[in-house]
Amino acid sequence: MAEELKATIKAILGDMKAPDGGGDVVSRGMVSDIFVADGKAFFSLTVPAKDADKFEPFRKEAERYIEQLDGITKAMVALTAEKQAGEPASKPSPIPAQPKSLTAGRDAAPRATKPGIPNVDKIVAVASGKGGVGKSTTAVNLALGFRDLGLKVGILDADIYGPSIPRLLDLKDKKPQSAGGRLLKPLEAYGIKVMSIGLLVAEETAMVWRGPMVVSALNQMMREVEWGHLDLLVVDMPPGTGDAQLTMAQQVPLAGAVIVSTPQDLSLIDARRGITMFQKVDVPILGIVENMSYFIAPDTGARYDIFGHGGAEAEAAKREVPFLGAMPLDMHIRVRSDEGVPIVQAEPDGPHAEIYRDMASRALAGLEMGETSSVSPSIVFE
Ligand SMILES: Nc1ncnc2c1ncn2[C@@H]1O[C@H](COP(=O)(O)OP(=O)(O)OP(=O)(O)O)[C@@H](O)[C@H]1O
Repeated sequence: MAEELKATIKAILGDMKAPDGGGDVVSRGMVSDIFVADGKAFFSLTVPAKDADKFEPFRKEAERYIEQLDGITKAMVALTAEKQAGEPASKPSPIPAQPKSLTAGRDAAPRATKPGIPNVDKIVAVASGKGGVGKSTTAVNLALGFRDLGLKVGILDADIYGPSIPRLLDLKDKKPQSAGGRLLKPLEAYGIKVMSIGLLVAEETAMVWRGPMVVSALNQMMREVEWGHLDLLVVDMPPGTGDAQLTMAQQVPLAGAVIVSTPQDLSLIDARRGITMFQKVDVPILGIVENMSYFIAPDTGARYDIFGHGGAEAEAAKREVPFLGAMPLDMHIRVRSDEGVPIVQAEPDGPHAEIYRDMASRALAGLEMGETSSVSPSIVFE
């Protein structure tokens, strides 16, 4: 059934007139693998960056046609723009009317070829070179830290290999509702808007996705969710530096990335790969977080550097990227996470919440929003 549908979709695309006047998109190899599951069809169209606008109506039309097929309830087609080899890096376009704090500096160039999300000022990835280092725990607590700094925050769980944000925010059994048309209402927890790939697609299904499919789904999730105005959208990335992660780093309009590592050598080697991956695609590294950095014995208060504390800080210095801070290994953090109330929410006056807020404000400084955030941060449009 899925194979037949894929063939039909290809035939439909092959018959559609390409808006740039070239041959059809199928024979030009612009269509990624088509993935059909649960009545949903996903794929991406890789188009030259300069023609992305021209292809937008084509994308929508393709979705409309595909959604009319028996056996398909929803089509998700994403445009991905690929820079040609030798093509100059996108020039920061003259955009004098743009808000200064949101477009100035490093991220202006890479974002120019990637359409942003309406109403979402900045997208920040939280990533790790390997799994299990506490990336999701860091992502939710940082998001709450940003909230405490006065920002309007959303979190998007893009960890296809193990979406854990719904569990961490006690939203496991909730389903996002339709907001009319194609739009979905995000869920909400502790004052932040939440969407997770795990709320939409069965985990086993997403596991087998390749990079372009993840990006298709992700782009769709970012754009077809009624986020409202957000200062920051935190994206919890899948761990690792493989195909899916690279494609995401390349194609999601990221303003910056936070890398989470433990102090162990092995984790640091992977963190290094993560830094290189983002740097290669011109996404600024906002900093490294050293998680499970040390352990304070609850009975004696003695400190133990179980994994050899300090590795991430040294690595940050070596790579000339900011160090955002060290989070101890602490039972409270895990217990609160398991309860669905992250530590920043559960113990706002405790030492961990303070460290997370401190990390959030350092990351914010890296985003060049610092000057508007010192008292009661709000994004100022000039
Ligand atoms: N600083 C910490 N102290 C104690 N436990 C922690 C800390 N950080 C994370 N944990 C615990 O470690 C486990 C893994 O954390 P988490 O799910 O955030 O990692 P991850 O890197 O996102 O993993 P995955 O790669 O599986 O998505 C969880 O049980 C979490 O509660």
